[in-house]
Amino acid sequence: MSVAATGIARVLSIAGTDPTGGAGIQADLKSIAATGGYGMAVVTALVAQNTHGVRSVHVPPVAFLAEQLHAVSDDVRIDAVKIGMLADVHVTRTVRDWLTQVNPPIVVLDPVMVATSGDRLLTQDAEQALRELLQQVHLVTPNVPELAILAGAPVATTWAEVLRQAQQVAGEHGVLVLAKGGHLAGSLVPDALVDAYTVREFPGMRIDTPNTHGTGCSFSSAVATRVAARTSTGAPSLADWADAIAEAKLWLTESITHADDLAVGSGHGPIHHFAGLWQRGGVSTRPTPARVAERWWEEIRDIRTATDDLPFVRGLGDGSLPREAFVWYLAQDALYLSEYSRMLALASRLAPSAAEQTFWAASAQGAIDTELELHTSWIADGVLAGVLPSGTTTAYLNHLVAAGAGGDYPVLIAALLPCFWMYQDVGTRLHPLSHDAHPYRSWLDTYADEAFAAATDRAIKIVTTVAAAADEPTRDRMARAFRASAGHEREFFAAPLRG
Ligand SMILES: Nc1ncnc2c1ncn2[C@@H]1O[C@H](COP(=O)(O)OP(=O)(O)O)[C@@H](O)[C@H]1O
Ligand SMILES: Cc1ncc(COP(=O)(O)OP(=O)(O)O)c(N)n1
Repeated sequence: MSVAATGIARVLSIAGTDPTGGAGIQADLKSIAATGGYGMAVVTALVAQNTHGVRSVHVPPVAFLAEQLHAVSDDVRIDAVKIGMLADVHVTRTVRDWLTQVNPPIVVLDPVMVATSGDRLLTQDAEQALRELLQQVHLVTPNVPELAILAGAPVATTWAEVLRQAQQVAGEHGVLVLAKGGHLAGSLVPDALVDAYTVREFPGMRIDTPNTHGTGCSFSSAVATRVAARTSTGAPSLADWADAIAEAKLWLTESITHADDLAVGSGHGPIHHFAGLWQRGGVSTRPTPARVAERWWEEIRDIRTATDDLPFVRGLGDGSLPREAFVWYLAQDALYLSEYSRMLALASRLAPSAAEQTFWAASAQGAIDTELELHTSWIADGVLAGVLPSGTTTAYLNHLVAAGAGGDYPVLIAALLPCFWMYQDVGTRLHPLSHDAHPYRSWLDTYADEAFAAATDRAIKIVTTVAAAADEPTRDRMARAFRASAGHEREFFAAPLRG
């Protein structure tokens, strides 16, 4: 499957390790993930290092390196390769042979030679092998000292000199060069995409921090990921490379800006690869609709238990409820339902899809038709005309009207849900107590009705699906509106016998 199909580039890092996670393959995987790719990793060398420097290097047999490389390429379509530490000439040649066989569409080489700490990560006799590897590479990303070695020139001290050396390397090896100015003195940290004829600059201001360990690894991985993401077929154009570098540099700058937020090590710490992502996306996982339903229902357990224990509910079940109390309740319910149906109609108006719009509209009609029919059969003509809403009824309706006032669909439907759910729940449990001679049989039959159960299921599904997809603050507001309505439901059942 192509990148175009998934939007996610499969990027392989071939590099050494950093057990503190700031540089090398660990930094590569974080950078690939942070910039939207799927990261894979083949280890060239195991490096005992921390934020102060390198202690020792262990290079596993190259036959095993080749096995790792082929294990990946035999199975996975690789959209881009990022190469970092190559350690020695044997590793460099093994990687070159694999590149020749597999011919990945995008190859970015960070020619890691000497860490900023001054420790060598490539033996000197491998420098020529690295130059030869450039034939298989599309973009090479040297820092100032590495560029000098590739160019066979003294280390540049000015940006103009850096650009000259980069153009020389690009011309000699037919490769694009991303020249980096991080090692130059001064407040500016320019980078440039250079080919034999052109230079595109990416200006930058130096961020005042000691925590820049692994910037080169991270930058090259991000560029490889972004260029693969924008190149679904064929080779990337120069413009694709330039756009990818601009995107990667924006991300890198943000990650360096927040490097000091981390407290990793006492030397030169890592950059904060996920600073922007965490800030904008948060770290919480979205719940499923079923989980939302489970949690909300559990969160009103106290209200449900208190409702079941109300004398009104017990009296409804065993038929001992005085008739006047029941009629008073029905009159209040009739007043409530006429306004509740308007709020259901408002939910229908605000609904984002035809399916939800239809559901709420049908529920609005159902609230008037079915419910009022039931009330008419219990309440004598004209009785309702003189009844005013009680304080409890008014409080519940005010809550619903407030929930819908701002046109906030998620909050409104969360507030509407307990009237379905709690009624259905109470009705289902009272229904078995119904019998032919039960004084409140028709009421009990209505709320244990299958059609009402189906409507309740659908309402739960709609509301919890909206909640699951919402951001955290919205989900919290929905949960609060739901619980508040549940509390009003309990009060509504309590009011007739409160006296
Ligand atoms: N202090 C800093 N502030 C802003 N950008 C930086 C800083 N240090 C490095 N960079 C950027 O990080 C990238 C890699 O930096 P550089 O130090 O040149 O390479 P390397 O990490 O390979 O030695 C470059 O884009 C450079 O501009
Ligand atoms: C295993 C490994 N690879 C590369 C480096 C050097 O990383 P780089 O991004 O060039 O960062 P600094 O040298 O600036 O830390 C490394 N240390 N380890």
